[in-house]
Amino acid sequence: MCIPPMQRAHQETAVWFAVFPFPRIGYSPITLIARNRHYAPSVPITHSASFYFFFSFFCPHPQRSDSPTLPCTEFCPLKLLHVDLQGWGVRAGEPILSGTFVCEYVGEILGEQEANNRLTRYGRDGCNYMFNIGSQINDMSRWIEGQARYFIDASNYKNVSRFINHSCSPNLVNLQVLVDNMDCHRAHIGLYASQDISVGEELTFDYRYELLPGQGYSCRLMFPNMLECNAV
Ligand SMILES: C[S@@+](CC[C@H](N)C(=O)[O-])C[C@H]1O[C@@H](n2cnc3c(N)ncnc32)[C@H](O)[C@@H]1O
Repeated sequence: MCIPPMQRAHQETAVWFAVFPFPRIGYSPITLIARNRHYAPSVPITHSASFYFFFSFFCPHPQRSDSPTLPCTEFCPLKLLHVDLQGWGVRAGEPILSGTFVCEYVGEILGEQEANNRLTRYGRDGCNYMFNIGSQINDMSRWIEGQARYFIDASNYKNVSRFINHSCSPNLVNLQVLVDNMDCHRAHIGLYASQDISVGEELTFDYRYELLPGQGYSCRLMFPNMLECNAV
């Protein structure tokens, strides 16, 4: 069973996601559209301005009264910034309390084969936006043995979550949240604050749970072959 079993409180509850320009910096306005239940800008982000991302997420309610309730927030202001060596990164636009829902990792859901094909195409050592659910077993210790893996590829989605960098001492933790049904293969990935986060602090989560020795991400260092991700 995925943790914790959740369902959307009200199917009709619209997800509201808007972007406001950071004052004093030139920007191209971004409008956001719903695409496959995911929310993405209708135009690529091609500029280097900073933005505040304000968004809300449907608040998942426990399916049973004995299920744990995940905390959830109405608006979580985030700021997209260019971080030295790591390309884009996300900072807190205001203090975020431990346990607060921050954002969902949104993208296309892929099986292992398609994910591998794409990773080969993107270049495994370069910048990519692939979230490997099966590799998150340390956090999601209830991952079922033998359960088919799936991946979330955020390459074609401009949701702010894909700009969150990796750290070995992260301030976010990712949880599987079941929303529309009880199929673990359709779990949403919610990123939650694992500690109190101050304004301006960079948000990070740990990408590297299931790595072979010698593979994976450095904690804060540039990868040898890292290509800066273009936010397009
Ligand atoms: C999900 S994206 C994160 C946003 C990315 N920085 C960008 O500019 O779009 C993942 C990619 O960011 C880079 N990255 C993330 N965390 C990093 C770190 N701690 N050190 C170096 N590069 C990192 C890597 O290129 C990685 O493939």
